[in-house]
Parts: sequence; C-alpha cells; structure tokens
Amino acid sequence: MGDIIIALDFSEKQKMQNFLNNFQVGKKPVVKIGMELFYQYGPALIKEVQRQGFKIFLDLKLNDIPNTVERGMFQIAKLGVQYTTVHALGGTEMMQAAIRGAQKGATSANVNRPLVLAVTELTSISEKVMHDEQNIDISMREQVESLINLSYKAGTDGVICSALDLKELDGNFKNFKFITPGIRPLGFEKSDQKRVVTPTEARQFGSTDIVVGRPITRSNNPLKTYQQIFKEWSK
Ligand SMILES: O=c1ccn([C@@H]2O[C@H](COP(=O)(O)O)[C@@H](O)[C@H]2O)c(=O)[nH]1
Repeated sequence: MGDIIIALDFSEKQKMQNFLNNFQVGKKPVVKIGMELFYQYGPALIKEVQRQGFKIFLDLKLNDIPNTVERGMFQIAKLGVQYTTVHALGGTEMMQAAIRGAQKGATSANVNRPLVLAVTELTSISEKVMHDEQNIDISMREQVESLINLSYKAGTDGVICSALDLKELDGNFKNFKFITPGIRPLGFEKSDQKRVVTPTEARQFGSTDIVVGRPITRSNNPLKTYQQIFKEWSK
C-alpha cells in the first residue's frame, strides 16, 4: 500500500511544528511542503523537517522554459527531498529538462534523485472551467489521459491527478506513480477542490498514493484522523 502524504499548508513555521509534534512517535508520514512555507522559510525549513525524520515532497509545480526549469530543479534536488513537481503542460522538453536538472543536482549533492511528478489538470479545476476558461473541448478524462501519456513518455516518475481521472484509464504504466490529492473523507467539505474522492474510492480507482491536507491539518485530533484515513486507505 502506498503512502498518505500530508500537505503541510500552514501560514507559519510554528503552526507546522505544533502539527508535526503529533507525529514524532512511530512511523513518520511523508509530508508535503508547498509554496506557502517554502517561500517564507526556504531550504532551512526543509533541513529542519528532515532532521526530525520526515521524508519530504517539495511541491513547487515548476512551469517555465526548459533551461529555467532544469536549473531550478538542480537546486531542488540538492535538498535531498523525495518528491517534487512540474506542470505537464510545460511540455515534453520541459519535463525532460526537469529530470536532467534533478539528476545533476542529486549527483552533485550525493543524494538520491527526487521523483519528478507531473501535475496534469489541477483537482480544483472542473470540466466546465477547463472548457470555458482553458478552451479545451475534450472531456476531462481525455485531457488528463493525454497528459498522463505525455508525462510517461517524457520519462517522469508519475503524475498528480484526481483519482476520478484514473477510473477508466487504459495503458500499461511501469514503475509509474499516480498520486492523487482532492481526498475528502465522507462529510468533510470540498472547499476549493472540485474533483474529489474518498480514501476508499482513491484505492479502488487506482491511486498509488494519496495527498491529504485540510482533512488532517484542520482536525482537532490530527493523529487520530490520519490513522482513520490510513485504515480506510489500506483496507
Ligand atoms: O491537482 C492538485 C495538485 C496539488 N494539490 C495539492 O494537494 C494539497 C491538497 O490539500 P487539501 O487541503 O487536502 O485540499 C494542497 O497542498 C494542494 O496544493 C491539489 O490539491 N491538487
């Protein structure tokens, strides 16, 4: 069974630390650090969380010209994180530049290369918004499938998508991760997420790992909620 990756979307380091204090005993979950904390505290925060024994998914969703992404990825990989992200819409050349940069950075710092994951269509985008605002006139399923195939052929290690997009996915993807955010246990509000599933559905539809933020971070008892989601996810 794959990981539950907890999204640490906190406004301040102390709030993040108070939350992490719930997870200091036993097997530590993988934690996802995104723009909000990284733009404030930078690489020092990554080191601090690593020192506590957590594996890190650094989610900065790079999307720029290949040279810029390659150089950015070089720096990210030097941090020794386990996962990182680019946008699949940046195209094949950009995704390949990202992998190259990650490999060079990892080699130069003598650490393992982070898995480079390609974000397909954000789980906050509905099919209607994709049609009306992105002017894409195929279905969400076809669009995500096309981006999954593009990312696989480019050599990325996996994709980020909604588990809903995996329900009817065809193809033979070897050593490829399907990591799905937009996880909402029954009764938890969707907020800005549009393409959501429960942990059970994520497993049934083919997610390899799930990303869960607010259902755990906003819980009065984060460890208990994490354990409940883990139980449901790993049934
Ligand atoms: O398509 C995507 C890509 C990334 N995310 C990230 O996952 C978490 C989800 O948090 P929740 O609080 O469980 O909604 C968040 O950090 C996003 O940046 C995503 O939701 N969808």
